[in-house]
Amino acid sequence: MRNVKGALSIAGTDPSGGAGIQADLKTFQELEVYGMSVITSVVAQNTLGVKGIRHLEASFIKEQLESVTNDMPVHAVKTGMIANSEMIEAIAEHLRPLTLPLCVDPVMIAQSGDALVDHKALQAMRDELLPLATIVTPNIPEAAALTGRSLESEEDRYDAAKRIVHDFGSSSVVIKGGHLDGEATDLFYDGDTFKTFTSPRFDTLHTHGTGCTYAAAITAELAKGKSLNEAVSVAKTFISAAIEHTLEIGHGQGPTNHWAYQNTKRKGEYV
Ligand SMILES: Nc1ncnc2c1ncn2[C@@H]1O[C@H](COP(=O)(O)OP(=O)(O)O)[C@@H](O)[C@H]1O
Ligand SMILES: Cc1ncc(COP(=O)(O)OP(=O)(O)O)c(N)n1
Repeated sequence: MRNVKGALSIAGTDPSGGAGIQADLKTFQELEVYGMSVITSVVAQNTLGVKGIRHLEASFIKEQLESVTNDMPVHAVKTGMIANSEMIEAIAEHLRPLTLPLCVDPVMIAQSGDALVDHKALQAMRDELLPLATIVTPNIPEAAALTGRSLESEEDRYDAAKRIVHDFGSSSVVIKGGHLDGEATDLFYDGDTFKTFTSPRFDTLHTHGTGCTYAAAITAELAKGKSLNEAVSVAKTFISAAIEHTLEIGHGQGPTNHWAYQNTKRKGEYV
């Protein structure tokens, strides 16, 4: 068997291609990692919002997980949209003995404002999934929901990061700064030291799936055996290029450009 690095995304679908499983697989491929996927919910959505959701049964999610992990080379896992506590418990039960690098993207609300998970899922996320996480990647509203505290100031963000690691058990956290003003600065904490990752803020409406893409890039790099610091650094560069070189498609908040990173890397500039 060739030395192939594989990453598994456990998430919902986005037929418009910009978020969810579809964004994850594109990102894995662009970072030269073999992508695999387990679907939690089938979502009818596009750049204008969510029209409908059909959840798969937790038992069938477990069957999908067994199909992949019993056969394929999985070196890192990402969780995205997981809509309810039954799903979270089934996924955590399967992942716990595997002890694989795990990136938890605590998806709760779509950019359109549509809720993607139920309120019981939040407690299950804290109790079952965060203790297994190598890294968790909340945006500002998600970090506030997880900690039950508002994140108004920089100090609040530092406190929230410490709480997520020391109280909820995640090995590390990056609180993403897309919802802030000014530069796009993300706050990383590994239980010992803080580090910020900053890029210019690009003036664009098209940020559908930024969080999904960013977390998938972290997962791909972890699958390759990179350190947390290296993985977050690559993911930041990846998502910044994907936003800067937006495709301007869709009639609402369009997707990011998943090939911008490699295009820029290959040619020194985006052409
Ligand atoms: N307009 C923007 N310009 C540059 N980077 C951005 C912009 N919006 C978000 N980002 C970056 O994209 C990544 C995803 O963050 P964010 O959008 O906050 O997550 P989510 O999509 O989960 O809400 C982070 O690295 C963030 O700093
Ligand atoms: C299936 C699915 N998962 C996640 C999302 C969230 O994507 P988006 O709405 O663009 O928000 P961020 O990824 O930017 O947090 C989704 N819409 N669908």
